[in-house]
Amino acid sequence: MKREKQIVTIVGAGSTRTPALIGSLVNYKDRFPLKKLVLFDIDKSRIDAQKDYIRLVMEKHCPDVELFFTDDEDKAYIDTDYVFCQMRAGNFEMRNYDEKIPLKYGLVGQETCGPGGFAYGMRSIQPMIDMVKKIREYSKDAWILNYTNPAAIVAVALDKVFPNDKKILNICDQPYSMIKSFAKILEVDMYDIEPRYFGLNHFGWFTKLYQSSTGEDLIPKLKDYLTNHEFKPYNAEQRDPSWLETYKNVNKMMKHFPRYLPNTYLQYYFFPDEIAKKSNPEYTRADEAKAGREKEVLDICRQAREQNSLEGLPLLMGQVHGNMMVEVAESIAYDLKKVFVIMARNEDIIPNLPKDAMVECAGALTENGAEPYPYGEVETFYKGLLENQYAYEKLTVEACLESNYEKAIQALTLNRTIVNPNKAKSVLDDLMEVNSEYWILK
Ligand SMILES: NC(=O)c1ccc[n+]([C@@H]2O[C@H](COP(=O)([O-])OP(=O)(O)OC[C@H]3O[C@@H](n4cnc5c(N)ncnc54)[C@H](O)[C@@H]3O)[C@@H](O)[C@H]2O)c1
Ligand SMILES: O=P(O)(O)OC[C@H]1O[C@H](O[C@H]2[C@H](O)[C@@H](O)[C@@H](O)O[C@@H]2CO)[C@H](O)[C@@H](O)[C@@H]1O
Ligand SMILES: [Mn+2]
Repeated sequence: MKREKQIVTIVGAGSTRTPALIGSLVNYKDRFPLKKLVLFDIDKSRIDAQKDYIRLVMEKHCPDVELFFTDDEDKAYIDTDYVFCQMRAGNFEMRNYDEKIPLKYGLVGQETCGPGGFAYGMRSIQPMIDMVKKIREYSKDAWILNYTNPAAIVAVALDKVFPNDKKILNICDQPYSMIKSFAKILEVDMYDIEPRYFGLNHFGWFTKLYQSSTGEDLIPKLKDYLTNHEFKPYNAEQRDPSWLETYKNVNKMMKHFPRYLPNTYLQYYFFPDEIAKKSNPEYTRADEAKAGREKEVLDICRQAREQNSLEGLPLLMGQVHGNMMVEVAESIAYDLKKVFVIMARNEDIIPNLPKDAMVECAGALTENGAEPYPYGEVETFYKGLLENQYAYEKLTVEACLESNYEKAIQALTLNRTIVNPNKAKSVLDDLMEVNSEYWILK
């Protein structure tokens, strides 16, 4: 059956992940055909840097698709069907502070976890609320597929502000990326694996990995492998050193807690002191990503602009970020009911956790959006961890929406990477100073 063509708007299109996302759209052009692609970013210079490369790629592979670049939010969402959102409020300049300021206090310096994730969450909430309002002015029925981090905090905030909007889906590509890595280890097709998972975003565990073709749960085999071998991502050869270290820590976490397979991000909550001590306060992941992905992509785009052709240049191809986003949209658009790890309001998915938590779990994506699979009660250890982390998330959102300093200190003290209220205060005061353009607390 011929598939209806879609209009897609990318928000935060100046991200250097965009060319690879375009690569995924090209790759999937028959499965998720486009009528129009809108690339929107508030920073025109970020779009301009990549515009010619993107235009040339689209002209070559999808010449019938209308392409529209804009920095005007009133033009970005007109009659759109899918919004792929990947904005970073404050860009890499602010990511740099998120990662480096906590290290001054011996705390984890990470963009989505700990004090850095808190500061980033506080920056993301308001622009994300503004974005949803703007989208609904122009496209009442558009699906909003959100990647913007910290997705855990953004998801709670959007659910609080827009509780009845059924077309907002928050997603993370880390479970997808881990499944891809598991599949490589087990020598099976990643699309033949159907996961079961519970937790919060960047704070969860795989409990089952069913092989659809045989019905076998592959978790025992994988646990056996990870007991004896270092865990490496599927694309270890292309990964920066900090990511390889992150994957290795899954082996360490499993030594202590072998029950389930942990998401890599749990390393920051189980080993905060070791990780902070090992970090270089002068060179964090932001520097690594800038020197790696950002430089590589911007160099290719500059060459395309200078020669006005793609000659000698690669088609940047999304392996995870882009592929997952397009597969998610495809499953919704054509009611494919494919199973992903998604975020959803808990209600009764995990009956012994708060109903209003935005849990991460397996679910089918249908034309009505996510249909999360009920998980059941979680055991005491996990319940304790999750309630604590959710209390941190909820207080962060409240601190932001109410400009409430006391709630911010409470949130940071609850965060397992901080714990000490004196440290919470010191790091909060520093973060507040550099973020004054984005958020204030009283
Ligand atoms: N959920 C996930 O698993 C996942 C995976 C990868 C990336 N991400 C997130 O995707 C986003 C992009 O990451 P990046 O490292 O490529 O970022 P980046 O800093 O390279 O690019 C982000 C872009 O967003 C733009 N922007 C900022 N505020 C905006 C607004 N209000 N409206 C429109 N555009 C705006 C910036 O100008 C910039 O060009 C981040 O939030 C990142 O954390 C999430
Ligand atoms: O440090 P970065 O900017 O390279 O990546 C941070 C993100 O990491 C996870 O996602 C992906 C990433 O998008 C992709 O490019 C690739 O490197 O694989 C990662 C997953 O292994 C994470 O899920 C995101 O939330 C982070 O933003
Ligand atoms: Mn993520």
